[in-house]
Amino acid sequence: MGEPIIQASNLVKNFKGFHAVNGVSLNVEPGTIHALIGANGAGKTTCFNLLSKFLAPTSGAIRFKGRDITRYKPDRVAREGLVRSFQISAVFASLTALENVGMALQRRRGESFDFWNSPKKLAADRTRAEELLDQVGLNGDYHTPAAELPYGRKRALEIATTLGMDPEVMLLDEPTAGMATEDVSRITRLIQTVAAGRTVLMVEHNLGVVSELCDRVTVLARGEILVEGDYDTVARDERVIESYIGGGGHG
Ligand SMILES: Nc1ncnc2c1ncn2[C@@H]1O[C@H](COP(=O)(O)OP(=O)(O)OP(=O)(O)O)[C@@H](O)[C@H]1O
Repeated sequence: MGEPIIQASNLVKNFKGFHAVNGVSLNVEPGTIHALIGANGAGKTTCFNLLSKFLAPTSGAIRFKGRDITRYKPDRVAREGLVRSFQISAVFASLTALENVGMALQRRRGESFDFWNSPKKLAADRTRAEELLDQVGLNGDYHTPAAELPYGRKRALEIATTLGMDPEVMLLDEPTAGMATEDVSRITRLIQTVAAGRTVLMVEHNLGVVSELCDRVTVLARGEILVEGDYDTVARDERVIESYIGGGGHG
C-alpha cells in the first residue's frame, strides 16, 4: 500500500464531557472505497464530520495527502479535493438540477454563486453541468427544480454536485438512506462508477451496499475502532456481531 490519502491520528471529540469519538486513528488508502459502519450512536457521523472538517476535534490530527489539515475550514479542504456530499438543502431546493450543479462549479473556483457571471464562463459551466447530470442519470431533469425530483434522483443530484467540486476524495454520508431497493441498486452502481480514479469514504447503514462496494471497512463502537478489515473479515468477527446485536452504542 502507498501513503494513505487520509490519515487521522488519535481523533477525539468530546461533547460536554461525553466522548463521541475517542481516539480514532484511521488510514484511507488512495483509490479505495472505505466504509465507516457501526451501531446507532457508535460515532460514525461525528467521525465523518471531523474528517470533512465540519467539526473541530477536541484533540488529534488529520492529514490529507500528507498535509496537516486539522485547522482547515471545510471550504478550503473541499477546494483541495476532499469533498463531502450534501443533502440539497432547503435554500437550493427551488433551483433546477442544472443550477445546483452550476453552483458547485462556481464554488470549486472559490466564487460565491453569481447569476451574472461572464457568459463565456456560464456556457462552459453549463456544458460541464450537463455532462455531470448525464453521468448520474439525470439527463431528462436539467430544468427540474431540485425539490420536485423524486428522492432517489435527489440523492443522485447530490452526487453530481459533489462531482462538480472535482473531488479526489468523496465523503458520502449514508448515500442510500431511506431508499427503496431499486434506487439502492442504482445509487450503488453510480458510486461504483464515480469511484473510478477516486477515493470514497462513506458512512453506510446498508451492509449489502457495503459488502458490494467497499474494499475496506472500519467498524466503530462507542467512539472507538472495534475492528477494521475487508467486509468478509469484519462480518465474521464476533465482536462486530455482538456490537450490532447489543446495540453497540452507549444508549
Ligand atoms: N452535538 C452533540 N452534542 C452532544 N452529543 C452528541 C452530539 N453529536 C453526537 N452526540 C452523541 O455522540 C454519540 C455518537 O453520535 P454519532 O451521531 O456520531 O453516532 P452515529 O454512529 O452516527 O449514530 P447513528 O447511526 O445513529 O447516526 C451519540 O451518543 C450522540 O448522542
